[in-house]
Amino acid sequence: MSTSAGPSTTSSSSSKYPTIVPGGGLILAWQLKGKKVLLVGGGMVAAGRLVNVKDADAHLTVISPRSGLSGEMKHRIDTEKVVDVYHDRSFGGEEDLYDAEGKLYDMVLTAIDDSDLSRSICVMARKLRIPVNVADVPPECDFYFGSLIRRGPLQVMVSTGGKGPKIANQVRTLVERSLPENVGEAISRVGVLRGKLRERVPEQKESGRRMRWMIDVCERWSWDQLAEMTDRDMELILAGWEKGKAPSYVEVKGVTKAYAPTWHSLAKRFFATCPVVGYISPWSAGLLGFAAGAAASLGMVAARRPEALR
Ligand SMILES: C[C@@]1(CC(=O)O)c2cc3[nH]c(cc4nc(cc5[nH]c(cc(n2)[C@H]1CCC(=O)O)[C@@](C)(CC(=O)O)[C@@H]5CCC(=O)O)C(CC(=O)O)=C4CCC(=O)O)c(CCC(=O)O)c3CC(=O)O
Ligand SMILES: NC(=O)C1=CN([C@@H]2O[C@H](COP(=O)(O)OP(=O)(O)OC[C@H]3O[C@@H](n4cnc5c(N)ncnc54)[C@H](O)[C@@H]3O)[C@@H](O)[C@H]2O)C=CC1
Repeated sequence: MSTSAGPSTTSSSSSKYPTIVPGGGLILAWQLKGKKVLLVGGGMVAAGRLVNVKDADAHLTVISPRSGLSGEMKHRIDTEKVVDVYHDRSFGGEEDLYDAEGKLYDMVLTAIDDSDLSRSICVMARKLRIPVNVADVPPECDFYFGSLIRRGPLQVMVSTGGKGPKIANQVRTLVERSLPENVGEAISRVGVLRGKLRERVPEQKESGRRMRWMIDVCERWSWDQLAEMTDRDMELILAGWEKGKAPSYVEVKGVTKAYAPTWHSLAKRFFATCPVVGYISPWSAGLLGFAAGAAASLGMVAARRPEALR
């Protein structure tokens, strides 16, 4: 029986479900903590890879002759000491895909200016079933890097599946400009609240209720408000759990405090720019306009004053 989805099979039931669009990559947040990554190369591209994997808490081994290290790589190795194992030499062959304990690396990255060697490292890694990325060579990549935004626990990755890396960079910049400054802090505070909720209500059978309650909190509190949520506020919010209620910001803080301007809200009003086109904030524009108008009026008054009074 054929299951192909042609136009004639588009029924009301199929429109209920997301359309499958083949040809993309699987975008994941790969947990590298406690995993071992091998990076071959020490130029500028290698330095970018280093940041990506160390941001993910990986255990990192670098193989690259010192003579070829970029300034950033030297800094990471010698000053910051974030490279766990550094070999000052060229790649030596398949044995380099095993760590000092004889275990295979969990991931291999190459960023070298030698395409034949890159190709052979890719072949070795694939034979040993280690996921590999050869910078800039799509057929030798089991996964691609993307253009990234990092705000505390928030990570956004833009991928174009290798079609337009510069466009990935441009889309990332656009998204970055539209993100409020405090979104990372809001997420961090929500993370603390979720932890406290799990301590208070650890039972698996409460999972559904826990999730609905957290959804309510996130919908009732703005990101600004979540970013300012103190530990004491959290206790007051959690006190609503037994009543099946997620108290709002006003209920927790009291009306006066809720409407008093916060440092965040004032800074946003005066210094923020329109994220899309980059105009200055309407508040600052208004103030500037008012100041310009006042200055002009003063000038006119001064101009009209009789000579004797000047
Ligand atoms: C497939 C992939 C494999 C991989 O490397 O993982 C790959 C492949 C190739 N890149 C090439 C070129 C450029 N790459 C960049 C920039 C980035 N490239 C990145 C990723 C990827 N690049 C993966 C796909 C990502 C995707 O599309 O979603 C980013 C996102 C992440 C990162 O590398 O960290 C980073 C931006 C980071 C940021 O800004 O945030 C620029 C722009 C610039 O340098 O300013 C140019 C010049 C402009 C241009 O060529 O378009 C070439 C041609 C080489 C040639 O012509 O010789 C190839 C090979 C080919 O296309 O065949
Ligand atoms: N995906 C991306 O965003 C980009 C990727 N690339 C590609 O990435 C690769 C590296 O680029 P860069 O860092 O600019 O190169 P680079 O020329 O600055 O650095 C090459 C590095 O590889 C090391 N190396 C060379 N042979 C080695 C060996 N046998 N064993 C160990 N280390 C060795 C050198 O010591 C040096 O540190 C190039 O192939 C380039 O085409 C370049 C630009 C952007």
